[in-house]
Amino acid sequence: MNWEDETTTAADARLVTPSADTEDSAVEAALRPRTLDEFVGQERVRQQLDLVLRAARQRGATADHVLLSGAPGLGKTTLSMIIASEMNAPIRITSGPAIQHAGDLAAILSSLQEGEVLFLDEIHRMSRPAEEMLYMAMEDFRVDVIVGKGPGATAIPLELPPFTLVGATTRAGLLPPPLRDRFGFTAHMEFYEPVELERVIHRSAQLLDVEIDPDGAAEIAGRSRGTPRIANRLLRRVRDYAQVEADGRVDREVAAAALQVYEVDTRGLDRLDRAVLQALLKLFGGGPVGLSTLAVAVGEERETVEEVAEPFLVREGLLARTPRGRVATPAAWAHLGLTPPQQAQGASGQQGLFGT
Ligand SMILES: Nc1ncnc2c1ncn2[C@@H]1O[C@H](COP(=O)(O)OP(=O)(O)OP(=O)(O)O)[C@@H](O)[C@H]1O
Repeated sequence: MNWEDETTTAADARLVTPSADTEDSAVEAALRPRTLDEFVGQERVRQQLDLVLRAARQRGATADHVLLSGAPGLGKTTLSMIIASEMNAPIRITSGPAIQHAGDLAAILSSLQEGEVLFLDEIHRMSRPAEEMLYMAMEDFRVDVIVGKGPGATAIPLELPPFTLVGATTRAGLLPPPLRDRFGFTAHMEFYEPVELERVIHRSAQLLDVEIDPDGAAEIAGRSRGTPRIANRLLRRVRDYAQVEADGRVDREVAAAALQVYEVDTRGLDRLDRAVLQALLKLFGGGPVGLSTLAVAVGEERETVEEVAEPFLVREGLLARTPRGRVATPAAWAHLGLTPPQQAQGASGQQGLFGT
């Protein structure tokens, strides 16, 4: 764990944040699917990966390098572990930010065993020199270790055993093309459908020894923002409620009551998301309104509104970012049970009314 992991921000403290918190890290190991068959959803990725791995096994070769891209909590770490276990290979886990110098990477690479899987999370955040060292390691299984400094420095080539790099990134577009091109297989992971999350929830409930009926699982799945990590986290909170306030069993009523206590609504919006929408609708008639003005209205930092609340609101089609500012969609009015005011429908008279 690095320092970055230990820093808890207001955004991380949310129940619906897709990044892992300390409790997640402790519980997730127990909930991770161990084989491709157990891995729920992502049908195409699973099918393609299955072919890649089976072919490599048949040839008795090390699997090609794999790039996994997708939002946090969709199962990239889980898939990397599955790749290792399907290849019957050990796995080493590190991350881009942990590799500050090329030497850090050289130390890891030179200690890999033949066939080992190296999982490099947040690969887009690696330093430039390390990235360049990785090009050669991926392609030729070789690194040049620089000994000495200045004009007397010499590069000593070091042979590496064949290994499989599994890179994970939330931003595939940020990877330099030479790095992207060196992956034999790239998988883009999508958000999960509610029915898939229901399967994740049933599976986790069984492992956690929680009794849950299909309606209870559906209620949690609908509020999980398409993300297994959030589904598992909400399940744990619902379990607490069921244990303390009910008879331990989770049905639709118990799940809904529990998630109301935690302020996660039927679409998975939490207090911050709703505060942003409410300000946009009630104070600014649905917009357009500038981001800074909106942030002041909800008493949050501009960055918090932009990076924490907005992406999900935009994805859900509740808010649009326009050159003139933030605008609520008809779905936002409907979700909060409000009627758009007359003048909001004529729009043009309101242009530029609220600052940027
Ligand atoms: N397809 C899936 N089926 C069942 N459980 C899943 C699936 N994908 C993810 N999970 C569960 O969700 C949790 C988070 O998954 P994981 O740590 O692999 O996500 P990630 O994409 O690596 O996230 P990050 O980018 O934050 O590292 C794990 O506990 C795992 O059990």
